[in-house]
Amino acid sequence: MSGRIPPVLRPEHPRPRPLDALARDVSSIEVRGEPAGVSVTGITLSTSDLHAGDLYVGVRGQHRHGAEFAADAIAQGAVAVLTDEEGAALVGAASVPVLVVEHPRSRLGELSAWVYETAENPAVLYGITGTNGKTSSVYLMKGMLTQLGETAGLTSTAERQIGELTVVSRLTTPEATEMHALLARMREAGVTSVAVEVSAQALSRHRVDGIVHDVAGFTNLSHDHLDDYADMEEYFAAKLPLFQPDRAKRAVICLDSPWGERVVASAGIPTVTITSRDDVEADWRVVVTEETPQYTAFTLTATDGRMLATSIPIIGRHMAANAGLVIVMLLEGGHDFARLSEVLATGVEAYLPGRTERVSGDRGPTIYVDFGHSADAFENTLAAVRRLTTGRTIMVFGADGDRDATKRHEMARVAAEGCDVLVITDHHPRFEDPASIRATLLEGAALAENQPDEIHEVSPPEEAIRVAVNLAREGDSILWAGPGHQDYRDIEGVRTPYSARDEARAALREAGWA
Ligand SMILES: CC(=O)N[C@H]1[C@@H](OP(=O)(O)OP(=O)(O)OC[C@H]2O[C@@H](n3ccc(=O)[nH]c3=O)[C@H](O)[C@@H]2O)O[C@H](CO)[C@@H](O)[C@@H]1O[C@H](C)C(=O)N[C@@H](C)C(=O)N[C@H](CCC(=O)O)C(=O)O
Ligand SMILES: Nc1ncnc2c1ncn2[C@@H]1O[C@H](COP(=O)(O)OP(=O)(O)OP(=O)(O)O)[C@@H](O)[C@H]1O
Repeated sequence: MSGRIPPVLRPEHPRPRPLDALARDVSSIEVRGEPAGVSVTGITLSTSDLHAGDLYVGVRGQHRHGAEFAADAIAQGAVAVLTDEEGAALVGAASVPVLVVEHPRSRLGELSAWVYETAENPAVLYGITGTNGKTSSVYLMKGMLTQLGETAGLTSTAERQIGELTVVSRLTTPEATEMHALLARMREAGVTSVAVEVSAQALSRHRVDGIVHDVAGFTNLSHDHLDDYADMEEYFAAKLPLFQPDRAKRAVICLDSPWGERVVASAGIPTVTITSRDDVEADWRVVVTEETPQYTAFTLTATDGRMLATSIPIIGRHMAANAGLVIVMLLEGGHDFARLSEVLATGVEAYLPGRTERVSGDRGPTIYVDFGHSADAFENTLAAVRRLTTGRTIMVFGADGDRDATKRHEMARVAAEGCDVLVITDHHPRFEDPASIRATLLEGAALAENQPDEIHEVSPPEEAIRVAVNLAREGDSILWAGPGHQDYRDIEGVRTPYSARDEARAALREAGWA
C-alpha cells in the first residue's frame, strides 16, 4: 500500500528505560550483545514509524519478515532489535543488541507496556467490539464523556482522538506498540477515560494485549470478515477473549443479535445485558420514541424501573441501540445514573464522521454518506432512511475488493430489497477487477424478492452519485454506503485521495441544488 500514511501518536516525553532491565522484567528473552548503558524510549514494528531510541521489533508478516528491515531500523536510530530465531539469522551480526524471543508478536503487548509503563493506567478504559456499531459507539461515548466534564480519548477506524487533538487512523485497532504509545500520550494529556474500538483482528493478532478494560461492550455480530476467519463460529470465537478477566473487568452485552446471548454464556466476567428489540428480555431496554432527520430520541429503562430519556444527533434505531449500550457501559464504569440522566436530558452531543452523515442542504434530495459494508448495516441504515423519506430511497454502493467476497450477494440482495432505485458502483477495488465485483453485486441484487424500480450499474463512483442525484427529486433520499469518513480510494494498492462527502456535495451543486 502506498500513498499518504497517517502519523502515529506517541508520548512527547517518554522516560528512558534501561535495556538491561528488560531481560530482568520480561521473561524468556535471550539477549545477544551488550545491553548495559542502552536506553529505550519507544518501540515499533515498522521502519516507517521508527524514532531514534526505539526498540525495533521484527515479526514475520504475511509478506516479509520484519527482521529483513533491521539494518534500515538501526540506520534510523533503533537502539536494539527484538525478533525470533528466524529473524536473528536474518539480522546476522549487528551493531546493537539483538533480543530473541519465541513468537514476538504475542509478546508485543507486554513489551510495549514495559517501554511506555502503561501497566498501571490511570484512565478508565472502555473497549467495544462487535461487527457493526463500534466506531459509532466510541464517538457517542466520547461525546457523552465530554458532556460529563471528562477529558476523553478515543481510538477508532476513523480517528485517534485525545481531547481536541485528532489524527486519522490506519488500522481500526492499532498494533500493540502504537496502542500503548497512544495510552502513554493520553496519560500525558490528562485523559480520564478512553473509548477503544476493538476489532476481531486486533484480538486475534495480539493488538490489545497488556490492556485490561474496565468495561467491555458487545454490539452485535453478523456476516463479515470471512476472508480472515473460516466461518461465523471462528469469527465469533475471535471476539470472545475480550470478555475474559485478562482483558476486561466487566461487560455490557447487547442482545439484539442472537450472538449476544452466547457472549453472555461464555464470558468469564460479570455481565449486564441490553436490547432494543421488544421480543428479547434484558437488564436494560432501549425504546425509540421519535425519529426525525435531525435526531433520534429514545428512553433507556432498567428492569428495576430506572429510566432516562435522551436523543442522539443521528438517524436510526440501531444508533439508539449503540447509544444505550454506551450509557450502560458508563454506568458500569462508575458514572452516577442521576447525573447521567440530567446531563443527557438535552441530548447527546457527538459528531459521527461518515456514519449516515447528512451531507445535503435544505433544498433537493437528502444524501447520507455511510460506512456500511455488510448486509446487516445496509438493512438497518436503509430502514432508517426509508422511515424518514417521503419520496424514493436511492441506494448507491460498491463492495470492497480483496475483502470477504462471500458477503457480496447478500449485501446486494438486502440493498435491492430495501430501496426503490439501486445504483451499483465501485468502492476500493484494490487488486480486483471492479467490473467483476459489480457483476457479482448485480447477481446478488437479482436474488431480491421485491425488486427495486430501477437498477443501474455505473462506474466510477463519482459518476454513480451524479446519476443518483440526477434521478432524484425533492423528497427523495440517497444513501451512499461504503466510503463513510474515508479520504481515499485504494486502487491497485495506491491510496488515491477521494472524498465521497465532497463528491456528493459537488453532484448536488452541479444538479442545481446548491
Ligand atoms: C493482515 C494484517 O493484519 N496485516 C498487518 C501486518 O501486515 P503484514 O503481515 O502484511 O506485514 P509485512 O508487509 O509482511 O511486513 C512484516 C513486518 O515488516 C515491517 N516492515 C515492512 C516493510 C518495511 O519497509 N519496513 C518494515 O518495518 C512491517 O511493519 C511488519 O511489521 O502488519 C502491518 C504492520 O503492523 C499491518 O499494517 C497490517 O495490517 C493490514 C494493513 C490490514 O489491512 N489489516 C486488516 C486485516 C485489519 O487488521 N483489519 C482490522 C479490522 C478492520 C474492521 O473492523 O473492518 C483492523 O483492526 O484494522
Ligand atoms: N448497531 C448497529 N447495527 C447494525 N448496523 C449498524 C449498527 N451501528 C452502525 N451500523 C451500520 O454499520 C456501519 C458501520 O458502523 P460503525 O463504523 O459504527 O461500525 P464498526 O463496527 O466500527 O465497523 P468497522 O469495524 O467496519 O469500522 C454504519 O455506517 C451503519 O451503516
